[in-house]
Amino acid sequence: MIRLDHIAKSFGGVPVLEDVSLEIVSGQSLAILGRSGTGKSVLARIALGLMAADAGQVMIDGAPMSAKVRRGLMTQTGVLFQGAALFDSLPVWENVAFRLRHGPKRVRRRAAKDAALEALDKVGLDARVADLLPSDLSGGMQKRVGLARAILGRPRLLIFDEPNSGLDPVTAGEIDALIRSLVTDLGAAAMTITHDMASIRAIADEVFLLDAGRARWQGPVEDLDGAKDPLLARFLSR
Ligand SMILES: Nc1ncnc2c1ncn2[C@@H]1O[C@H](COP(=O)(O)OP(=O)(O)OP(=O)(O)O)[C@@H](O)[C@H]1O
Repeated sequence: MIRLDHIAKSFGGVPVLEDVSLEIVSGQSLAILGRSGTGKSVLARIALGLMAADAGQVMIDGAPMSAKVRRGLMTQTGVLFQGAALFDSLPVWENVAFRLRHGPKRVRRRAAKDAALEALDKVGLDARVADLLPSDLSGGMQKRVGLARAILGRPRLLIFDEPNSGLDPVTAGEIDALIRSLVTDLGAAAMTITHDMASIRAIADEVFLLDAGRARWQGPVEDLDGAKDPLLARFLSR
């Protein structure tokens, strides 16, 4: 579904990504692991076409990224950023249906609300939550709302940037399990940025350890424990 070939990106002459190649096929869940500031979010933005790479290419369904490909990708992508990034002044259902109400193809209020209720149901929230404001909800419920917004319209690509930040371990585990089941249900390609090894084991099929602008270790999640890489070992021992 998405392939990154030899991506490089610098800021002010300082290289962040030097040579990154990866591929996520539909139905596959890839976790990007790496120390703070290694360029994981930059990589996600380049994958989405929100930031241009200095070198290398992003391919979507075999076609190189272009303005047209990016527009198509936007309608088929669900994103959950750090924090749930909800609009405080809008009720939950309008947050979930935001894309339908404000996108290029506007959907009527009733239909948008129905779509929001269906997405909320998929993330385990009942209709009573729909008319509340985000500030009325717990952190875990807010993440669920963010997930409902991400899966609305059955996207083919899902990007999660630290979906568990700020949650207690039990709630984080519930969100991980939910993410895994949503990705499987949608058959989407998923990229999750996280530092959390428990999360990686729950969510990922494949793991990509980014360090010094390159893949330091890359492989199936089952191979993590046998891996000899010292940096990976430090993540695993946390
Ligand atoms: N638009 C930008 N302009 C200048 N520098 C940037 C920009 N975006 C990112 N950077 C720099 O690129 C580096 C990588 O940032 P990025 O946010 O991708 O790291 P990260 O791995 O996601 O970190 P964290 O785990 O802390 O979220 C940082 O040094 C950051 O300051």
